[in-house]
Amino acid sequence: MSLERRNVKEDSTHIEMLDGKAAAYFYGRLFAANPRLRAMFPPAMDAQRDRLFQALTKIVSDRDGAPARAAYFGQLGRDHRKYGVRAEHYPAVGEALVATLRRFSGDAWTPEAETAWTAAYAEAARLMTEAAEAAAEQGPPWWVAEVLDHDRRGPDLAVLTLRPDAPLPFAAGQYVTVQTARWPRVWRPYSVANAPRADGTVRLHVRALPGGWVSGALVRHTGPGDAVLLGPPRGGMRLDPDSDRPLLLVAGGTGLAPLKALAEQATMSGRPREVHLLVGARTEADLYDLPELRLLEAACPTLRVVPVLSGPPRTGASHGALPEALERFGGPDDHDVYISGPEEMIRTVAIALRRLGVPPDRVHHDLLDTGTSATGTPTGCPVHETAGAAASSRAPAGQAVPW
Ligand SMILES: NC(=O)C1=CN([C@@H]2O[C@H](COP(=O)(O)OP(=O)(O)OC[C@H]3O[C@@H](n4cnc5c(N)ncnc54)[C@H](O)[C@@H]3O)[C@@H](O)[C@H]2O)C=CC1
Repeated sequence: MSLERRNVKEDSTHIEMLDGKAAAYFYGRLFAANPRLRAMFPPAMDAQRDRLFQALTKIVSDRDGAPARAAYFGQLGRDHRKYGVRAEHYPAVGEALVATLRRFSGDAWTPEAETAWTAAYAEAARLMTEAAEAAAEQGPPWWVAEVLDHDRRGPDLAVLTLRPDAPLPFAAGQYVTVQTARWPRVWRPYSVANAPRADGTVRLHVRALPGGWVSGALVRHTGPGDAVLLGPPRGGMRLDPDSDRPLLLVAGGTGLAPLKALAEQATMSGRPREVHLLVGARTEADLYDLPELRLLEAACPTLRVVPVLSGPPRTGASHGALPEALERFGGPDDHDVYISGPEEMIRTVAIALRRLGVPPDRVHHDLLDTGTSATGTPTGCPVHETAGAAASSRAPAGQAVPW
């Protein structure tokens, strides 16, 4: 480890112990010196502190070396395009950052530390700027999409069909971020619930969360003819094109969205794969997409859809928790497995799969984007592009709001 990086790492230990005062100071100073930057941020700044410190941690992280930092800050730079961030904004942020560290590091702040932090920030800013410039040559920072259909499937759940104003290239299993007119500058990730279609439309499964700004707006205050913004597709929870193993897809709630896209792709391709889709829900009423899944099943001889109810039993549905249903499924060890749903469910299902002898490299889920493995241990992988999807309530590392 270089002297410079050791210096920033020692300081970061100090930073982690600070409360929200440092973040408040950072943003106060940034906006006081550069009032126009305030317009890039959402009205409420509550979530900013965690994201700022997450990014700071990545600046000092040496565990995975330069390639991991390049991947993280490259993705961050690409994501920041949709906020209107440009190269000339970076020095202002760097100045506010160093001023904050100087103010809050006490005696630990030395001229060497300042040099080290300045160099580390410059590296991060360069990686972000270069990645943003490269991405600008490939596509727009966002797409405007018209809502074609808004299908309310429950008091807090809607399936939206959107038509982007220009082709939106994505792979089954990926997610997009969404902004609504009601909440300017607030982006939330949702998985695309279909494989790419000839008409270019995308579907989203949205559950309105208590206090959820974007999810509430999409479920309750959006209708046909409205427009939303979509950020560039992201995430690596895709099918392995070289694998012809059968697929086991384990979905909980609206975590169904990316797995339905994978099921469509796997069964509709020229070389259809055998697919078992376990759909976990509490009650029959929560099986919000079952009629469509049955239609898909009828059209695809290699697809089998198995509802698994954790609440009251129902005819034609398996009963119990998803890990128990896996035990009954029998022999998933020769499958490629994809899991999507609440974080705790992903963890318990991943543990059950390990018990059943499924090799970990055949198990794909979306927790790696948040830097946590399914068994709760840190993965050390800041932006893991081989297993990424999105959740209505969780934003993958460092990509929801600027800085
Ligand atoms: N909307 C989207 O595009 C996507 C959403 N997600 C995530 O999927 C989740 C869906 O939430 P809800 O629809 O409210 O689902 P939910 O909380 O109602 O759970 C649905 C089902 O998942 C299973 N489950 C839940 N917790 C479990 C646990 N601890 N152990 C075992 N099984 C469990 C049960 O079968 C339950 O009936 C959210 O966390 C969301 O962030 C993930 C990917 C995409």
